[in-house]
Amino acid sequence: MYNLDFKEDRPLDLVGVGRLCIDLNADQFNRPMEETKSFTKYVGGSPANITIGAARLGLKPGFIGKVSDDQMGRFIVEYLDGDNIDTTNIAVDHTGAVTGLAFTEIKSPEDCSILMYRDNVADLKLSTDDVSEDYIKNAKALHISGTALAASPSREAVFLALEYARKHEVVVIFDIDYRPYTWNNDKETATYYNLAAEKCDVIIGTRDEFDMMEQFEKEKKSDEETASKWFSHHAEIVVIKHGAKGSFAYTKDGNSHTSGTFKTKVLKTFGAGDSYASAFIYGLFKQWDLSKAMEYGSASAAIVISRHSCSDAMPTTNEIEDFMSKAERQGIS
Ligand SMILES: Nc1ncnc2c1ncn2[C@@H]1O[C@H](COP(=O)(O)OP(=O)(O)O)[C@@H](O)[C@H]1O
Ligand SMILES: O=C(O)C[C@@H](O)[C@H](O)C(=O)COP(=O)(O)O
Repeated sequence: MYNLDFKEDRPLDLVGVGRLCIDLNADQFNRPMEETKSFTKYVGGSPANITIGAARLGLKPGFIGKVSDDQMGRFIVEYLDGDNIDTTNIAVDHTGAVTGLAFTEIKSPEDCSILMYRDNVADLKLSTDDVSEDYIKNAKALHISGTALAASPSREAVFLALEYARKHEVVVIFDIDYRPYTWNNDKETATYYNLAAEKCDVIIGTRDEFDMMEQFEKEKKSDEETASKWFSHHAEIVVIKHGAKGSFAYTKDGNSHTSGTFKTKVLKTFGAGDSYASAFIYGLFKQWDLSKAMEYGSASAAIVISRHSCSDAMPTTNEIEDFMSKAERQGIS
């Protein structure tokens, strides 16, 4: 098992920190974006998606972020309000910054990519002035997206949130969420990722994302070696996702767990990680065995990649359990 001490008397379950953006998903898919004529607008941003997913599963989330002072910013806040997410700590930028856009290209179910417009985005204008110690100490857990470390002042805001979380014994969940378009160079990226990951209780990422973080090591690490490295810091749980092959999770007590996937009609592959994370985190709050939490995450991911959006598509517990009762399981491969 694992040792995560969620303080049950706190009103907020999971507070997300980082990117609040817009996904513009191609309406005409199975073709290159050059041939796309229209897009559908959804709330996006990995931490936003995970927070929305947690709300859909019945957790009480909050968010620390910054939005643009325009229709897109208002659309995002209103959407989160509609999902009963506490938005009192979402600041509004007044410097003219804009909302990040993620244009998604669906060439085929297996060949999807994201074109991100991230110049002068409001989410990276989040500053230490926007991070409330009182807000964080009223949370059971903080969920941080690595991309929020990509530039100042957001970077410093994240490290302050981490300090407050450690001070008030808030469980910290770190989703590596590496997006190359946002960083200057690999060494800078790994430096900041390591400084943050060393303070976190749960670290979730793909194999490639851990390899990026561990690039200063003498040689590439196995999943077990990666887990051991992060247990030597603050981690209690390390989850390593391997796409359609499944996922592996390790706990500090030396146990490991694997999860296969569920057969699904894949429309697009992005959204898998965010939906997996939100349902997995839900399982942690329920104090489930890791294998069950991973299976829940895998089911949520299978549902979301069969749908057009990420945020809108985040399922409820009823949807996940109905899906699990009917879907074909695929072992770890
Ligand atoms: N093609 C697929 N079919 C079914 N499940 C999938 C598929 N791709 C990913 N998943 C599920 O989603 C999880 C996260 O996907 P992954 O691609 O590893 O993360 P990310 O989206 O962050 O890159 C996987 O561990 C798996 O459970
Ligand atoms: O995180 C972003 O800015 C883009 C997301 O909103 C988008 O839905 C996406 O890429 C989801 O990615 P994944 O769940 O990590 O596959």
